[in-house]
Amino acid sequence: MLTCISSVHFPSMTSHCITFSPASLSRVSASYEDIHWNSGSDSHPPWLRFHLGISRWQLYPHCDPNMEALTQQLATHRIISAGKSGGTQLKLVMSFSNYGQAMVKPMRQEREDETNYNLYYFSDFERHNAEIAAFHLDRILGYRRIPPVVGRLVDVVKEIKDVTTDHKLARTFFTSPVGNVCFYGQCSYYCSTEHAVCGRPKDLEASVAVMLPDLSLVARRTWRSPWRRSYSRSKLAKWETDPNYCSTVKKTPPYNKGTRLVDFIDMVILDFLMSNMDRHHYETFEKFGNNTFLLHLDNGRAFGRHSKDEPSILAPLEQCCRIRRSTWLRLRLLSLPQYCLSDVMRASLSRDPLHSVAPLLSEAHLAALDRRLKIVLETVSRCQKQQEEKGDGEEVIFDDTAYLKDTVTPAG
Ligand SMILES: Nc1ncnc2c1ncn2[C@@H]1O[C@H](COP(=O)(O)OP(=O)(O)OP(=O)(O)O)[C@@H](O)[C@H]1O
Ligand SMILES: [Mn+2]
Repeated sequence: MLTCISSVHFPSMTSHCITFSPASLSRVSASYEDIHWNSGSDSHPPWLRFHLGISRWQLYPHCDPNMEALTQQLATHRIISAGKSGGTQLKLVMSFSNYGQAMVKPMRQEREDETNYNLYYFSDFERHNAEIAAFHLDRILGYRRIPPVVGRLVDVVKEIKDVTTDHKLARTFFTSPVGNVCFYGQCSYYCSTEHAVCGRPKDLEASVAVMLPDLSLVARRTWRSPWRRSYSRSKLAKWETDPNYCSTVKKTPPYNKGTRLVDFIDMVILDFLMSNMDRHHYETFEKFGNNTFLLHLDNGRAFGRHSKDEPSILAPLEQCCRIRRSTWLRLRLLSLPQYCLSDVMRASLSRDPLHSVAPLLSEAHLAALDRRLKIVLETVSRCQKQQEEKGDGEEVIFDDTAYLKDTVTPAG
């Protein structure tokens, strides 16, 4: 029986933490007045402070003093241009007058629509609310590996059509029979008149994600997921048929050293909770080498179904039987009635600007989070029992204390 107290009040999610400037910086500022060339500098726009605050361990610190300003910018700042971006489905890159940029995904389906059962995971639509909810969930899990995302009502005429420099995009605008302004853009999936996205009559809900530093400045490495699905209607992937698949992965670099395997399992847990089957790749920042966190980009296909769980997403946890201690402790905390995951998510999501239009996740999706969290914890218990019986000395709970120490920063 799941017991959540839905009236629990949580401390402000964006409450600022007391931060300390290192002594060396104070000495520098004695000769250069008040200029601090770090992520905390008030002279920098929020997006630049976000870029400067990215570390080897996380995208932004716990209790980030910049988060309020950053999300405020994404939600309200004037959009001065909009253009096509990469990827297979419709999305736009928008620019702000302070040189900041954002990745924008438009609303494609109603919040309560469940993904059609006859659609394969690789043909599913991307959902703007999934991108927003994924950011909140990733933060609540204590990962901080998804770039901040907010919801926004975009005026498709003033903020896209009138400012776009992309003529091909501009040519796809039209007015629907009921007078709504629509467009379909250019991409390989669902970019046609039949799949146009439409304003009401001009307002369109969208997710707005802060852009990571440009690839020419901060290169990223893309890694193929060892548990990638086949992306075929008929073929199975190796991990789906080989119960010993993980023993090979455990011996294969970079999964054979450091925290890479448990970092991957962290991502798997996030994906199982939000039912995202579309994690074919993940990325890391190249300059940090192999010893760094994994970016959880592209969450648009999460939260498609609340009535059914997808156990195959948990296969890596099931097959490898390993989880980092800090994640396991966090999950146990979030399963307690006082810190119930669905309650924390509801409270967190209610701070998003689009919450006033409609809750970002329906109650059915929130309830699914609690149900799935229980399944993750049960899987870990089963693993522990199996290991005890085997007695081969392999630990299910990975002691990450040594690595955690590295993540403690003055601002975090
Ligand atoms: N916030 C961001 N800042 C910078 N780049 C991003 C951001 N989010 C995503 N990207 C990049 O843009 C690419 C395309 O985005 P995304 O994966 O969401 O689109 P997609 O249409 O689902 O693509 P695909 O079909 O390849 O999965 C990503 O692979 C990633 O490298
Ligand atoms: Mn994708």
